[in-house]
Amino acid sequence: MIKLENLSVKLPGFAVRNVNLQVAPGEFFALLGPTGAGKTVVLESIAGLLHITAGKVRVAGRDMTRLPPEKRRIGIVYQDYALFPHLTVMDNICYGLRYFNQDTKAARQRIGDLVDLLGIAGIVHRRPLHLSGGEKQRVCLARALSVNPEVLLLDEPLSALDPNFREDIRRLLKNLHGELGITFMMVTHDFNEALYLADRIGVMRQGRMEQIGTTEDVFLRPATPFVAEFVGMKNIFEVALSGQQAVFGGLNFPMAEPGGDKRGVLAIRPEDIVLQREDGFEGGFVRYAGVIEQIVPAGLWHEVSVRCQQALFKTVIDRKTVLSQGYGEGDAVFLGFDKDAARVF
Ligand SMILES: Nc1ncnc2c1ncn2[C@@H]1O[C@H](COP(=O)(O)OP(=O)(O)OP(=O)(O)O)[C@@H](O)[C@H]1O
Repeated sequence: MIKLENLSVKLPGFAVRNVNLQVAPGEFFALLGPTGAGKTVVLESIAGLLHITAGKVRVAGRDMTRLPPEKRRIGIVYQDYALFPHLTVMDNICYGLRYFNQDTKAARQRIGDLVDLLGIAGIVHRRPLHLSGGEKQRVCLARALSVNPEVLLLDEPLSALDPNFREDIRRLLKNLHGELGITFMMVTHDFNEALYLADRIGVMRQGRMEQIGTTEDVFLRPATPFVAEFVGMKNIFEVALSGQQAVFGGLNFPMAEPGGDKRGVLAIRPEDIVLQREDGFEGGFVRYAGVIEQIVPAGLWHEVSVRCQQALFKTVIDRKTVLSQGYGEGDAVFLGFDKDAARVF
């Protein structure tokens, strides 16, 4: 449905380079990456709001690269609402109809349905000023969907909302996507949001696409150390590969296949690490002896740092286990993890 072919956009001081991406009809695709990676630039290029320097944007097989925004049938929703304060909610929602040349009876009927679907029938005569963040975002969704778009682009639609509304709108987005069956593409910083909503994910870094895959793929099998760190693999060690061993900080990690003689990176997620008083790990587990260096309580979980030789591992252990085991700083422990949970790049 959305196809980007070598998309390049040059801006003063920043460039998006050679982005290739295909989003299937009806798919929910999330674009992730740190601040300034170029996610919004990609979204605005698809919407026709930025000039594309090279490459192509196709939507539903049609070349949109040089089409003005109003000819693209693409809706866009921003985090900061951008509603007109002097217009009523209904006039805000209908504003796009004129812009897109779609002010027809059928469109007004569709908007009636949307207003019901989004649960905002009670506020259509109000002005945006005193609406809650959640209500404003519902109005923005109605406005973007009023023109019956083929694609809905969402630029961090949840990030300005307080946590209660965020949950609400997150669920609403999931239902809307299921109900409308159109293609959604959403920019977010938040991996959990993407895990909940998206079928597939693209991770951007410095204007380039670093990895595209299913949410599970990116989460469990990050392709680069950057993505590994981004998706929360907080244990990232530089390793020297020697035959089937990855050597780091005085420890050996046995690899499934020889890695050749070079340097690499080993990454493992804190929640994949288990602590025990005794070395009772099953086969297939890699285990190291270590000493607890720090315990930081964090609600139901404690962040426990364990030094094994020169390597410092970050783990998260549930509070109950920490208490029942009586773990304290300075305690000798064994740390283990399933070999398959670690990634070596
Ligand atoms: N219209 C523009 N003109 C010039 N520079 C721009 C324009 N839009 C974005 N940029 C620059 O492009 C870079 C990438 O911005 P972009 O907003 O795409 O990042 P992002 O990945 O969406 O980040 P964030 O998560 O903070 O929103 C930034 O350095 C930004 O200042």
